[in-house]
Amino acid sequence: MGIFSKLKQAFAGKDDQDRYLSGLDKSRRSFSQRIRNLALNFTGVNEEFLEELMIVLLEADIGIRTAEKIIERVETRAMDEKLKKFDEISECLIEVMAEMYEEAGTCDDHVNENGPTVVLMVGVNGSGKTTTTAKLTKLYQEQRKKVVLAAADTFRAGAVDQLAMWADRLNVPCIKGREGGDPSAVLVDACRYALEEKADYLIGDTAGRLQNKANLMKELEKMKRVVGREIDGAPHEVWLVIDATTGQNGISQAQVFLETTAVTGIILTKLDGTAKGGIVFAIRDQLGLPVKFIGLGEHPDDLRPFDLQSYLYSLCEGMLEDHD
Ligand SMILES: Nc1nc2c(ncn2[C@@H]2O[C@H](COP(=O)(O)OP(=O)(O)OP(=O)(O)O)[C@@H](O)[C@H]2O)c(=O)[nH]1
Repeated sequence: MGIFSKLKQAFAGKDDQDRYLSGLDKSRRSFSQRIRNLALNFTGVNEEFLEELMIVLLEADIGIRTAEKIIERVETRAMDEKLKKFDEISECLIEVMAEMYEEAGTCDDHVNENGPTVVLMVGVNGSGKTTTTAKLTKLYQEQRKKVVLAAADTFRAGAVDQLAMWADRLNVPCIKGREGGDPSAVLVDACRYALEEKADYLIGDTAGRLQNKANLMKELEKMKRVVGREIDGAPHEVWLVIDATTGQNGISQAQVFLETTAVTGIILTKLDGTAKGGIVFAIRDQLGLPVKFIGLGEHPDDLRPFDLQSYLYSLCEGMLEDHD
């Protein structure tokens, strides 16, 4: 059975089919269509074809480094296995993309078995941190977990109110400080509250100032230090939120965070708002971190755990037209 059929079969058994398909609609239309257009002038895996394929990969924001590796492998495999038909090359392309993502390794969740799991949300302003914190809360609530929120973005006017409003809607407690106050103090209060209430998760929404790397580092380090003092092993997760629509620029900004603090996973938001869904590969390769969750829309339940098979199927479905 070819990889298309395998993906289709696996996808049929997944829970989030509609969300994945609609969230990746723009990317699918663009990527699959462009790949299929390559069939029009296809005469074999030659220099011209590989150049055109490279352009399609770059247009999908896969990133130059990853795109070059993909091209190299597709070329080698096509030669070794004497692939001649366009469909065979398409299958080979998907196979290589899947392998490249998987080879980068997986990363286990870090769950605190002895008390609240502390998650810090970091990332630049506007990347979707606050909304994602709310969506994550909803996801954990669906798993019957008890969540406490900490509005540790005391820097941006309105951020505390924004999170508090979500907390109200979702009916979870939200520990707040005053605007301009010390975010670490908010986190300490929140840790104590979460322990007292025997919460399963404490999610801290932090500020995303990037103007000064040294300050950002100092602030993040302080936050990590104080939560570690309150709860063993905290923070258990530090998730970096990246806006998919910002492309390579978003990845460069993300790199600044990686240089300042130990991040354990990526949350990629607004994937529904871009046709360049290949950014998942660039992130995996350039940042060396797994994508944990993806944002596929503005509704509270549009944050889904990242699943490679669902993602690949939803990105490439148009290429399968002639397959069952
Ligand atoms: N379409 C879409 N919109 C999203 C997604 N995630 C977040 N947004 C929107 O992005 C905008 C910014 O989100 P916020 O959560 O306010 O961003 P933020 O990072 O908290 O911003 P700061 O508080 O300034 O750091 C909001 O309008 C959200 O509704 C997503 O997955 N898809």
